[in-house]
Amino acid sequence: MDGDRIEEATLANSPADEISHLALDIGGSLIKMVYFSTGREEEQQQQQPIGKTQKDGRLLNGRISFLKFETSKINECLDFISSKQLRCSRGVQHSGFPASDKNIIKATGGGAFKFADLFKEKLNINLDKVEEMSSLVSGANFLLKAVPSEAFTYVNGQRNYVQIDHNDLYPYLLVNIGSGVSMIKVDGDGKFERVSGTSVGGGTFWGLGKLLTKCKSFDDLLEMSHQGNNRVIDMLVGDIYGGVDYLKIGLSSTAIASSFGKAISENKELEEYKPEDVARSLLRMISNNIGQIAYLNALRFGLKRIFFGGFFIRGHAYTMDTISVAVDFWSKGEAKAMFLRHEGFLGALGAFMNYQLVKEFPNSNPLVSDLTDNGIIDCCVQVSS
Ligand SMILES: Nc1ncnc2c1ncn2[C@@H]1O[C@H](COP(=O)(O)OP(=O)(O)O)[C@@H](O)[C@H]1O
Ligand SMILES: CC(C)(COP(=O)(O)O)[C@@H](O)C(=O)NCCC(=O)O
Repeated sequence: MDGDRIEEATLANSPADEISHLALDIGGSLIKMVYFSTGREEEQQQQQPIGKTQKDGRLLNGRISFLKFETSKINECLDFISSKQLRCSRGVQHSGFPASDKNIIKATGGGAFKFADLFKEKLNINLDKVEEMSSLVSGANFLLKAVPSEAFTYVNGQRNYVQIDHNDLYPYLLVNIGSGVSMIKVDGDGKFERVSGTSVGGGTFWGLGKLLTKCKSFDDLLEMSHQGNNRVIDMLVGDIYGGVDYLKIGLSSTAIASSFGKAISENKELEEYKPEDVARSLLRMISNNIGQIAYLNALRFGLKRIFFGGFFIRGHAYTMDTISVAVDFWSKGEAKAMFLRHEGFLGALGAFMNYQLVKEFPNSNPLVSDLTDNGIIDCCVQVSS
């Protein structure tokens, strides 16, 4: 985590950067940050759109940076913002953004409430709260419409990018797997309803996994799960049915009949299992469960497309595979699980969109890689003259 932060901080501290607008999604586990920075004035003048007057403002080139911190280490986030303050206030004049934006940050997630006083006390910054579900939806809608190849399916270890027809995007189910899980039926821009949720989410995987395997980081837990074999601990249909399928109810002998079920019949202690196998069973149990609940909600509202976001996924092959298989299995191939390249930043991006700055991404494919960690994309924003 520290490594992520430092690497990005170095990039973001480039002297050419002038941060003007910053938005936060302060969740139960992670703080996601999105900020817009411009180059220096002379650099800007060399770039095409700057100074190009539009009817309602002018276009400004810049980049959007994505960064995350652990919520339990919020001081790192405060220090980062504090280190940007001077630059930020110079940038405000420089870029032509209204000076009144200087001490206000758009923020969403529970931490926008929980830490509002801390931001005021330590940084003299007011958090302008943006509702969490609405941020997730505007972040997802924006990405699905503005970023080519944002969404993809994951089948048999293969990513297939989905071209989204803007006129045929709605309705869809957005499943955000953060600490807990929210399921939102999205019918349009600003038109949505949170239809379900479950407390068995990313926090459960990380929390239980940490207790059971003693691993030190989330990435270690994921890596362990990658190495493990869930059949060691999960009770399979074949374990119960003497190695044969139970085809009458559509279950193959290799299907999981009972997650962690073998731990009872084998009467072993935790120490006798490999942590890798425990991590694998846990990941499979939680991903399966979320996939199934998501499918049931899609069925409830007749939705064919389910987009999964949230930092739990982390672009992890086995997680995406399990969720895809669960959706495919329960829907008998009717519904499709889709994933997003900016999976973890939906809320932060949605809060950022609330500034109503972003006009366009100038490149046809501005994303060179996934944003499961930190990163930067070029963009062009419109500011009032
Ligand atoms: N570096 C990390 N540290 C902690 N959790 C992580 C990390 N990377 C991914 N995760 C997973 O992401 C979940 C948090 O997802 P996120 O979308 O940020 O939700 P929240 O808004 O609740 O913080 C964690 O519960 C964990 O499962
Ligand atoms: C309360 C929350 C919206 C907070 O969002 P998060 O920080 O987990 O991303 C989320 O944890 C949630 O939807 N939990 C599930 C609660 C339930 O429906 O049972």
